[in-house]
Amino acid sequence: MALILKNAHVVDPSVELDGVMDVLIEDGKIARVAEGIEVEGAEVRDLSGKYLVPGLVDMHVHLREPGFEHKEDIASGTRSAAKGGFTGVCCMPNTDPVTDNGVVVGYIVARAAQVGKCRVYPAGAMSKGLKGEIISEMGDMVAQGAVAFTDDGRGIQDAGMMRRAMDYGKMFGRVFMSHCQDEGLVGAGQVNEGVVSTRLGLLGWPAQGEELQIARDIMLSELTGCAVHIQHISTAAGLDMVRAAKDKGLAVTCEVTPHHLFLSEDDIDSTYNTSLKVNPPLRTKADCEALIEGVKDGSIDAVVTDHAPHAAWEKAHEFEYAPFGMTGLETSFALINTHLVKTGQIDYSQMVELMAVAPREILGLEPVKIAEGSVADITVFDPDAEWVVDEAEFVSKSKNSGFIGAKLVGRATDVFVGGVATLENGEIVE
Ligand SMILES: NC(=O)N[C@@H](CC(=O)O)C(=O)O
Ligand SMILES: [Zn+2]
Ligand SMILES: [Zn+2]
Repeated sequence: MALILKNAHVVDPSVELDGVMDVLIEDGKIARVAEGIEVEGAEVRDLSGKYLVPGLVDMHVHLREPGFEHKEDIASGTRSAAKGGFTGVCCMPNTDPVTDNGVVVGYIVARAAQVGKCRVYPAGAMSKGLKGEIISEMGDMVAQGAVAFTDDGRGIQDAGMMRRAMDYGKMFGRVFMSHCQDEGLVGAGQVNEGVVSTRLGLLGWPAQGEELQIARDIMLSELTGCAVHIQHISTAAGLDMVRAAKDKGLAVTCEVTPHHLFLSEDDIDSTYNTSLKVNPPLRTKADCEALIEGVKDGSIDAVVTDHAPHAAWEKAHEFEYAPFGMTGLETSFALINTHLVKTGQIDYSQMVELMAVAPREILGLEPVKIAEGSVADITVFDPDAEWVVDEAEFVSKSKNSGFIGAKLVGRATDVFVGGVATLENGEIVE
């Protein structure tokens, strides 16, 4: 059936759209974008005052299935994504069993098709068991639908092994996403190494522990010709290395999380809130400012959440023993809207680049455009909705957000995946 989305402010930089317009959806695709569309018998939804953009994609999410369903599963994680305004997520392979072969990738794809509230693009491990020793079954995983390779949660420690994985894997034309952490240097580091680690008496996780591998992987991208994407970048100097790589014309991209943009080590105080324990750690205010500059000038390609759910009982430990990670799917858009768009630092075109266009490009997915013929993956949001982050409202199974209590502006109201509504007036469509 035909559906007309009326009077929304449509923003899509990939087709230079920025104005109030109607969008006609037929058979899961966008059939027309114009003013004043009328079609006999079509369902009409008035979206006056809302924005309509290409469906947001979060290219760094932990859905935890198979293996850690007490933290999250494909059903709950994709519902959390829909609630946050996403039409697709790329899920990380640190599952149990590890997503390092075609059978596990095939399981995730099949399960997502059954219970998913958004598209799920699995990332396969680079190494078997995330051990950094033996190359995973990359071709097998690509055949089953893997869109990228990463050992996220860890990084391959040996440069020669990383080089071989890239040399082998590049024939599949998929991006290598790198979690940059030199384990020798980082050791049991808990928080950014500096004043705060000293004051709180916690082991330091130095910036250089990340930057060493950013430098290494940029060099390996140059050596092998393999595309590299730096995950959850957190330091000013690391970002400068990515800038230099881009200036050189290398196939290097990077992503940042809202928590590395808007929270710093200073937020970890004597309450030792374990939700603020993340990998890489929250850095200095100066790093946050440098990362925001990177978002503004385009040297950071994508905003991701690194949605890393953990059960309350797992986080309810001494800081040292709590696992790393915070959730993010349900606050990401609103945080970017509140802190970057509403403050005039970026506009909605840039936001769409960061949260919809670039993630698809980096993962080699079919582009989504608000234009005739495109698949109708669409996010609609109210740019002015005011709300307070309340853990009781989270759809995710886990509540380990670092933003509980934050006053935010902007919320997804409607989401369509292939023309089918997954979120309507802010409620998940069952
Ligand atoms: N980011 C985190 O703090 N944790 C992630 C792992 C990861 O993204 O490296 C997790 O799987 O919990
Ligand atoms: Zn990681
Ligand atoms: Zn991660």
